[in-house]
Amino acid sequence: MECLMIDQLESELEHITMAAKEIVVSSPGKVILHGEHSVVYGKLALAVCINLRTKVQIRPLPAQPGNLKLHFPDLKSSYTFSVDALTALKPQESQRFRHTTFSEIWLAHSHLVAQLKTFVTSLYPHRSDDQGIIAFLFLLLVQSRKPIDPMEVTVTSEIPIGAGLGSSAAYSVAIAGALHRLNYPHRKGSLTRNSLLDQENNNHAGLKTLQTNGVKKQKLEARISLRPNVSTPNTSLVENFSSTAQEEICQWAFLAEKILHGNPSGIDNSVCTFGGLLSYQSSSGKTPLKAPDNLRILLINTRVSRNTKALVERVRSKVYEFPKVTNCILEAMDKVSHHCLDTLTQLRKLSQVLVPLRGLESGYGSETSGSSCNESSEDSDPNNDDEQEQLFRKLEVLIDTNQGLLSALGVSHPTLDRIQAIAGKQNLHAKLTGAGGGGFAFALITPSHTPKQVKIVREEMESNGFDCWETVIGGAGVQIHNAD
Ligand SMILES: Nc1ncnc2c1ncn2[C@@H]1O[C@H](COP(=O)(O)OP(=O)(O)O)[C@@H](O)[C@H]1O
Ligand SMILES: C[C@@](O)(CCOP(=O)(O)O)CC(=O)O
Repeated sequence: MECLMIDQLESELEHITMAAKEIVVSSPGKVILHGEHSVVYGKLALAVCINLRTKVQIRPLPAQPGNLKLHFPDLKSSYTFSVDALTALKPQESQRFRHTTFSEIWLAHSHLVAQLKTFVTSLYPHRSDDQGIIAFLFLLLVQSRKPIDPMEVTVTSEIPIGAGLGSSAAYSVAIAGALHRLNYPHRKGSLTRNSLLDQENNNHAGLKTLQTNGVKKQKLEARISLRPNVSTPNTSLVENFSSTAQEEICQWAFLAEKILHGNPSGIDNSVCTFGGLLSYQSSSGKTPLKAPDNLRILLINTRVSRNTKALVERVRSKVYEFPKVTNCILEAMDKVSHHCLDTLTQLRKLSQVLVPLRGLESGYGSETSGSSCNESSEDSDPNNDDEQEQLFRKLEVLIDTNQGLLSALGVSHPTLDRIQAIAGKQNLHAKLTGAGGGGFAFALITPSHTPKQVKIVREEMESNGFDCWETVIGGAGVQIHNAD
């Protein structure tokens, strides 16, 4: 009882002091290395976040006329709702939500989804297929511990939408994070100073305009920088949420993903919240992992748009119709993920023994160089190199195997087969990532691939109409940008 009163007082105090403060929260996209689809059936999956992010900005608006405005420039859509109309839909008992589980919250309030659809469609009859707005309003009404204030919300993203890089999870996590900040402005996390130059050096990335599904976006294009990784005055302060807050955001984002997808496994919102590399299984949740230093991938965009929900449904129908056949496929996918996990763990141990960054020092990316990434290190142990090469070979076999299994499940696409063939000509191995049916593939770059091979693959992908660039994997999950 006393606890509840303190909570209420704290909430009111926060409400007063948060006035006129802008909130900016971002979340990364992701690549599923192995386990897409099978993870929906309880199998192990591995995912890593990438350096493309979705940003949510919340700005307070004047109390009159009391509107909530939402802008989704990537979707070319905007909404305006009266705060009073939304408040009328807000569940009364929201004060007690913190004390129940998230599945209870979902059970108690899933009917609100239908109410919100009716509400939004009555004002915007041509937007009935936009689940993103419903997910936002659901979180706003259910997550919030206090009255809804007039505000303007803008969502922008570097992640191609509907292509398998987790734009929906990044959206869900970023809105859940921004609303969490709005609810608990005084719960401080840890501050980090992100040096822009450091980021650039770490990322080896530059910005390039990318056209996806008719929407112009910025993509990070691989390029090499041999500048030393030094701190510069060109810095930005970011705040990481506390681990308790991260857990809460992940769960709220899962509910948003339910609205967007119907039956998400939980891997996407987990990796977009916590960042880095993780393994995930619905029975045990996430396990953070350390990525080997030399894990590098090329991202390839088929530019074929597809719908995650429809693909998950397609697999479900197949599983229902041919349970014995599909169980074997799902089981094999589980084994692929386990093998990949073991191999990455061994590579991680080995990469700490091997000379760090020698791949970069060898001039990777200096496009004329035809030397192997291994050649620069004169003092390396040939036994370690052999072991490393064998481990990378295993990763390649697992990629080919899983691409075959995903194809057998019916979620590949002719463009994905072409991508696999183009990569294969230079001995690179590629598979689809995410729900498939088009979207993105990734190809593994190993230390034995020469810069020239990678360059040829990139050029051939581009000349076939596929966007292709090396991405940076790992890094931060959900973050607050206007920390002070
Ligand atoms: N930048 C954004 N702005 C608004 N909504 C977004 C944005 N990014 C993602 N979404 C939401 O996520 C949906 C895409 O989900 P999905 O088809 O699963 O693609 P993905 O594979 O990229 O996650 C969009 O239709 C939209 O509702
Ligand atoms: C197919 C699936 O395994 C991943 C979907 O990823 P994406 O929405 O295509 O980025 C579904 C899920 O895990 O919920």
